[in-house]
Amino acid sequence: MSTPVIQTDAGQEGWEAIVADPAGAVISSDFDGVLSPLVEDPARARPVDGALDALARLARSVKQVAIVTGRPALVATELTGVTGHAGLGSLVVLGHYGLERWDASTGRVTSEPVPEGVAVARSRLPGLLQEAGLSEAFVEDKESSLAVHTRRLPDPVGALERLRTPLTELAAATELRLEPGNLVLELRPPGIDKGVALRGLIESTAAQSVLYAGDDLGDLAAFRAIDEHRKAGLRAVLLATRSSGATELIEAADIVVDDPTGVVTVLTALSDAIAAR
Ligand SMILES: O=P(O)(O)OC[C@H]1O[C@H](O[C@H]2O[C@H](CO)[C@@H](O)[C@H](O)[C@H]2O)[C@H](O)[C@@H](O)[C@@H]1O
Repeated sequence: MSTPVIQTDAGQEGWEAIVADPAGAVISSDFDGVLSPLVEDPARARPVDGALDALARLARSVKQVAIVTGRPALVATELTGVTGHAGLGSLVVLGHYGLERWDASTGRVTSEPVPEGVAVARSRLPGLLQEAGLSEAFVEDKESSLAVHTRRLPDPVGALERLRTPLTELAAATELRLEPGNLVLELRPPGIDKGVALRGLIESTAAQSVLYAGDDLGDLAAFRAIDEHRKAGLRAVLLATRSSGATELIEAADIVVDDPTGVVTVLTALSDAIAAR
């Protein structure tokens, strides 16, 4: 399989560094929109064919493979089906934007405490949605955070805009942070994001190189954290899918693919290149 189109010199250097020294590399990916296509019902998201096998093949030679997601870690492990998947015995899932960590080697989750503001926001949310005339919006209660989805409403974009101000106010009142995503606005604890998660992963593994794949606004923090580490010598590949149409992320990427199937193609090309070195 041929090398994908790498649009930047930094990305090319990152690719070559991973291939030359896979034992120093971390391969990390978001779930929704990257390993799984976006679907109407979040409970029905599943990885595309070949995604887990592509990660498992890389896991044979790299330092660490990780999934970094806004989903709770155990929800992500269930939806991805990674538990017991051949070759993924050392996988790490950083859930809730890094608030939680699941290790395949132990099957255990470690977690930070949930701030009280989440319970307050949970109790106020139904009234807020009713006042906005959007009681039908789907609230995904993730225990440590609350995601308000508009994908299944008649005017998803208009509904999202109507909710932005009241949810921003609710976030401020409950000392939470409002995270925008693809037809979703999420109230989540402050002090965590995928940038913090990536920094922790890079530092704890002493990674020399990293590939990170994302699709949505929440992945920008990961891209920025990796960019900062690049200044200190880290080699990296930033891979984006067009699933969420997040222009800023797509423009910052070294490799852009249309969808999760494209991600599988890139990951497979990377392990082919490692095997051929
Ligand atoms: O950063 P992520 O791990 O990608 O989390 C972002 C949100 O992902 C999920 O929502 C997105 O995927 C859903 C299933 O395909 C889709 O219905 C929704 O419109 C997308 O925004 C997840 O359900 C949310 O909790 C995350 O905030």
